Amino acid sequence: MLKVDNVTKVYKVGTFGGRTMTAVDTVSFDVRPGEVVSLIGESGSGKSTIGKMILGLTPVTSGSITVDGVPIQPGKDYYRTVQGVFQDPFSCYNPVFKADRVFALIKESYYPSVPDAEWTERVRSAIQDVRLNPDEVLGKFPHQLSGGQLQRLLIARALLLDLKLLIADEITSMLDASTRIDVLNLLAELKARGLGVLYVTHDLSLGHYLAERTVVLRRGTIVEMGLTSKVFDDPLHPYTRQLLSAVPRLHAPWDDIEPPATCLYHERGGVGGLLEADPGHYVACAQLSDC
Ligand SMILES: Nc1ncnc2c1ncn2[C@@H]1O[C@H](COP(=O)(O)OP(=O)(O)OP(=O)(O)O)[C@@H](O)[C@H]1O
Repeated sequence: MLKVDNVTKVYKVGTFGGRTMTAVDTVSFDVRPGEVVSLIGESGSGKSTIGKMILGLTPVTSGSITVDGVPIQPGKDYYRTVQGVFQDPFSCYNPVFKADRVFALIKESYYPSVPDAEWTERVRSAIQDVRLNPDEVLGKFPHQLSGGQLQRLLIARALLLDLKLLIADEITSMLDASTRIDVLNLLAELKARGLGVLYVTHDLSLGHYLAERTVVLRRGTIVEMGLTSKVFDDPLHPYTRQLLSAVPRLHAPWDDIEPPATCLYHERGGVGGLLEADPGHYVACAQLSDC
């Protein structure tokens, strides 16, 4: 369904955009229907940039992104099937609109011909699907709702569209532990309905809990990807190993990875910079500084 093919993103930075910065470098992966793929990597590795490109919020510099074989075309038809939910739910709402107005806007934009009574029923059902009581949330402004309630309303909003793909970018990082599990379980239900989810996170345990496949990003490039069980149980790249064993190390800087003297994968080649080490388990050259 979603195919990210050799995608690169170069930002213009510096005064008057005189310099460039490659945030994402020839990245390829896909997300299939009914599958959660988690995109993990440290801060600044390019995860959100990938999410934004898929959502059409920032243009791709080179490469292509397609959904069901069609190049993305940001617009009403695209956003009917592809939506994003972000870290800070408060920023996704207009503070002067009550929740019911938010849902009315979806009807105006996407389903103007649906009768009002039917729409009301659909909205109430979507809100109940995310385990909220419509009578308790619909008449409220965003500041009268909790972060967890707002996050669930965003998911309910997505459920009202004919959604195929959800980009969930750090959606649980502002939630407490029990609400976090609720939201994760909601995502699991979405996937059971056939939705594809790209779950962007730097919380490895959450990615492990939810995702069939994991993509590990480092400085804009994929260093390892494959079945979550393979990546977590048999990490091949030193960076993945470092991520998985990350515990607070006050004395050692994060970038202190010892490249191995010889690279197991480099000499053996590989497609797109990644070698298929096991079926469906890809790894980049481990000689980090040289490749
Ligand atoms: N609009 C922009 N203009 C210039 N540089 C940007 C822009 N957006 C992001 N960057 C840079 O691109 C790199 C990747 O940023 P991105 O937000 O995609 O990383 P991330 O992995 O999502 O990080 P985090 O986990 O902290 O959200 C960073 O170095 C960031 O400073």
